[in-house]
Amino acid sequence: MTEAELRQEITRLARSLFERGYSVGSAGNISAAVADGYLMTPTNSSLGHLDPESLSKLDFEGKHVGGLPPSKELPLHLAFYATRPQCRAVVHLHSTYATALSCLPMDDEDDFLEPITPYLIMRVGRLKYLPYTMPGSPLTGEMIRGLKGRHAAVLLGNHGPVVSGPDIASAVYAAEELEESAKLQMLLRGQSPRHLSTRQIAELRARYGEP
Ligand SMILES: O=C(CO)COP(=O)(O)O
Ligand SMILES: [Zn+2]
Repeated sequence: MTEAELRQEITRLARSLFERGYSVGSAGNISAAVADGYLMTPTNSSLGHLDPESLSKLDFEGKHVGGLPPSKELPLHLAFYATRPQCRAVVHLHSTYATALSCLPMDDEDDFLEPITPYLIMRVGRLKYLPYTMPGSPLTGEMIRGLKGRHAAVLLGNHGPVVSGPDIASAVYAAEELEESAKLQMLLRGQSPRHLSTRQIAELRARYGEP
């Protein structure tokens, strides 16, 4: 995909997320790798109304080299690129159910969502909970660097999910899958849902790998 095509693709997918209620107002941000750096949604922009030409452009060090000023969550996005060589896109949302879960106590900080459906295992993997930091805090990026690339997706406490992927469409689909899984988990709260077994999970990871 050329950079011009990727600009169109980011704009199209962001609008689709916005129109389906995955982000409201100017919440959330998206980035994707290009040949000479990264494209990113500008700070305070609505995912529903991006202009492909004015997306922020950063070099590999994160220096702003074109377009509008980048999202304040740039350090968090750079942390995924730095620690996961396969990462080519990052999506951060305040999607309702995942954000609701991010405000609740958890059983397992390293694997936050209950393993109830195969696509959660296949597309999202083990969701890591990270304690609350202020939006835009460099601490968030430092915490993600500390994970050393072990998680494709994290849930920022009292804030929302961040998902990385090998391309922009995969990252967006994984963010949607995460939100759907969070919704199911909320619907099933207190009902002791049947979990996939250790063997079923191992079989999925052997067949599809870990995100
Ligand atoms: O979701 C957000 C902060 O966490 C939105 O911030 P930006 O508008 O700077 O991208
Ligand atoms: Zn946010």
